[in-house]
Amino acid sequence: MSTTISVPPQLLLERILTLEIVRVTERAAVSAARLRGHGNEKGADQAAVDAMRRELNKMPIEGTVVIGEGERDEAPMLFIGEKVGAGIDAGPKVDIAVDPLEGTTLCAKNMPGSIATMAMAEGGTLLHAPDVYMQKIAIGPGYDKGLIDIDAPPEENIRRLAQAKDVSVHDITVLVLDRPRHAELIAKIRATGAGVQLITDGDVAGVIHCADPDNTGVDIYMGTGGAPEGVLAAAALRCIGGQMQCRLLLDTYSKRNRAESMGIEDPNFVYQIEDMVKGDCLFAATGVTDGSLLSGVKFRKHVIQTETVVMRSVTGTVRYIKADHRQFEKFHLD
Ligand SMILES: O=P(O)(O)OC[C@H]1O[C@](O)(COP(=O)(O)O)[C@@H](O)[C@@H]1O
Repeated sequence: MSTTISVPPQLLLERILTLEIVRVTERAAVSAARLRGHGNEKGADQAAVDAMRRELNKMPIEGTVVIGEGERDEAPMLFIGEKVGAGIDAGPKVDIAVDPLEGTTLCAKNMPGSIATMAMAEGGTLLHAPDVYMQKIAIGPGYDKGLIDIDAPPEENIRRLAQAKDVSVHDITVLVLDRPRHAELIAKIRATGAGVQLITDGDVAGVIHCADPDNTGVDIYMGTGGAPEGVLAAAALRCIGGQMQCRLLLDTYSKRNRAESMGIEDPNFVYQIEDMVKGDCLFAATGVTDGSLLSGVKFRKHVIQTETVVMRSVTGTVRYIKADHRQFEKFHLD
């Protein structure tokens, strides 16, 4: 899979940062994994946040968190606007999107699919979005631009996708978050004859699954999830290819006000990937619990094992990094 998006040279990130962000998600994943199955969502999230913040603050960057967590669910945060990195003049000005523990419930219950994830882009190029809900639709690479339309009925998007793939609608699988708010959407999808794959949490990985339907069996993502997760998923698709359209759900005056203060003028704007991630970007995710995208952290005798996927948009390179961490006491101490 590759991307054809061209980026002006001034918006290119130094490629050495690719490995640096792997360290960040690895540390967050290991810290959260120590609390897998403890039923303590906030504790696991806090552990991931603290580890991620520590690692980010070692990086040679002048970073601003533009996608953080906490406004919506009061989880411990790397808050929107927080400055991270080794400091002023330490390196390039970058925008950072984080979800230190994506799938807090999955981790607390030790269920498949929780990850530690982040994206980085040149300063001013990532969408500054409030922590509200976002309507999303996504497919993988290789289709004509505009094939999907967030405003078209689900039946229409499924029909168009089936036609483009030259398969029956019965062969299409739609990934949807299992939520009461999606009952009507799910009924409409099933009425077409297409299949629905439900996930209990974790729609960053959910959207990424659309990029590789031959291996994941997922053709399209539909539904409403978190806006931070939407921007992170857009960063991943910017690297691996695909199409995504999103709309923030700004259904109250205070949400619209908050969005406006972040520079969002049109509350109904439909964001394409390039509107959410304008320049070169890096994306990384490390498995916390085992999942279909990544293996979870393994605590072995004298070694901690992690698996991370890291992507760079300007080259479209996708690396899977399996790491053995031998000085594991460092995960506690630094
Ligand atoms: O659980 P809600 O409120 O429906 O929100 C959906 C969002 O929650 C998640 O499933 C998990 O998010 P958390 O890790 O913050 O719990 C996301 O992947 C998704 O975008």
